[in-house]
Amino acid sequence: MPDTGRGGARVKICGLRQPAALDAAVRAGAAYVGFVFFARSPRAIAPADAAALAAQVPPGVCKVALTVDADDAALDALTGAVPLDMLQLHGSETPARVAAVRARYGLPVMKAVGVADAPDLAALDDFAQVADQLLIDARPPTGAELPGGNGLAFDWRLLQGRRWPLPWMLAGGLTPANVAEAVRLTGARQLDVSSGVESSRGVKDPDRIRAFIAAAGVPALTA
Ligand SMILES: O=C(O)c1ccccc1N[C@@H]1O[C@H](COP(=O)(O)O)[C@@H](O)[C@H]1O
Repeated sequence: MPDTGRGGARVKICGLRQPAALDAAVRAGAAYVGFVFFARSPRAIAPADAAALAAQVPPGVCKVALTVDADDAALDALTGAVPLDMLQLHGSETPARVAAVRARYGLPVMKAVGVADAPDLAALDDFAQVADQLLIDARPPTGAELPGGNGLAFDWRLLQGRRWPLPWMLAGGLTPANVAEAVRLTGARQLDVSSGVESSRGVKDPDRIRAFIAAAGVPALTA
């Protein structure tokens, strides 16, 4: 996916379900838009509805499908129904499964890794061997219903001085108010947000989307 070349961090708005929210994200300069295909999520979207939204997305904006431990049958159906540019694996997929998904679908794969303390970072090195991108999220609390999308941040100082030989994205509890500090502490050049741009759980707020992307330093489209 080409760089938009518009400066600031590259932002992914995840969990889009409404045309107005998608439009706000694209116009504000999002580099990625995410659709959640996980039934337990309040942001879950049916493939047919995602396909309709995807048709609104201009070239150059990466359409990402978020899945959680999806098997081949589910991914076959999804990739057959929705025009996608990237798969985000947000469950307990192993490095071997990441490699297999990448080979089977010919799409870039972004693997999410949950982080709560320093030992969690080791998994990033394993996935760096097989994924196209890493997504560094907060590790969900024990017993959490969702493996992500919990609006929970981790200690960003854990990432200081750490680098990986592939693109990576920071996620977990980001908001318009804290994203600049998150970038300052981590050096992240890519950011992913869901809860922090919602007016209520699962409902995206166009004003918050615009505020987040502006706070990440991305200039809005002028036309
Ligand atoms: O958003 C969801 O509902 C979701 C469900 C299952 C796995 C991941 C999910 N979202 C991802 O979680 C992170 C952080 O989200 P938040 O900003 O803290 O709400 C982000 O990568 C989302 O794509």
